[in-house]
Amino acid sequence: MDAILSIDKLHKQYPDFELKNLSFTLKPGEVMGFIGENGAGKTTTIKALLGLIRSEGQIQIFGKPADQLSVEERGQIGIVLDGCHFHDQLKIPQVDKVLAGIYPKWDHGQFMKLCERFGLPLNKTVKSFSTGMKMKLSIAAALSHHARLLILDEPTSGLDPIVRDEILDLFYDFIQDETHSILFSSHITTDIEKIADVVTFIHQGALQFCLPKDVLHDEYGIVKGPRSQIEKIDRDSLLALLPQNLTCQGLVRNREEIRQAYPMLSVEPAGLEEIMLCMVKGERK
Ligand SMILES: Nc1ncnc2c1ncn2[C@@H]1O[C@H](COP(=O)(O)OP(=O)(O)OP(=O)(O)O)[C@@H](O)[C@H]1O
Repeated sequence: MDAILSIDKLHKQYPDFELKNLSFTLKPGEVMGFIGENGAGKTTTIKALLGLIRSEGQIQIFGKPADQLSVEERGQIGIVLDGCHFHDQLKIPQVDKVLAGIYPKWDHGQFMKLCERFGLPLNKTVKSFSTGMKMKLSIAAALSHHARLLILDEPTSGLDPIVRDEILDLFYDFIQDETHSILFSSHITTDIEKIADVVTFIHQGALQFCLPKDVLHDEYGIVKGPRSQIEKIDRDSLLALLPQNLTCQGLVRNREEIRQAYPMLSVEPAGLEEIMLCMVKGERK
């Protein structure tokens, strides 16, 4: 199956930050959760792959170099970036008109339906919208031009759990067409756990892993116990070690094997938050 999005050795240098030759592939029908600590380089990656900043490396979208996409192909990318990018003085009917002029396949009916579903007022300017309302407007727009690929930078931040859940349902509906894909950056690991098929984790501009969520869920584990015991785990299995008061927490890639080999240690499944915490704050093995 051809990738809908692939990046190969994506590199960007800022004075105090380097995106270090990032490579990953997103297939049709997949949702990729893109995670990393503040400043890890998620927005930089997204901006680079949308051509909003200069970068080095290969970026292919719909099987073509990203800078060679036609207007129609560009219109098949739905984008939600951090913050709201609509003019403050516009009201929803005007936003509708502006976007109809930009996207060849703009769907007025779908946009109005989503605005109504999100409870967005038609008679108020964007300026008066709350953070959550602005985010809902951006999401309604991204879902209203028959996109095949959604690129979403923190689309659920600023939203309450009920609206987040509703939006995740919309993304879930979007992905039911197996030619559609989503790249979804977020700090809200529970959202990623709910919706992602694949998790890509970057730390300080470098790729740590790009793995199916099921592998993380079924195989990774958190080991708790005295440091002296955890340090005996072989280097191939133990990915990171996080001292905690008198005990220690270790991240392992093969939970069941470790459970059998070290019956005196507590070994539990690892959530995404624990994985991130161990890999960012822990000692790397
Ligand atoms: N235009 C710029 N000039 C210089 N440095 C920049 C620029 N844009 C981003 N950076 C730096 O690049 C690094 C990565 O920033 P980026 O916004 O990609 O991180 P992030 O993972 O999206 O973080 P967050 O989760 O906080 O949004 C940061 O250290 C930031 O200061």
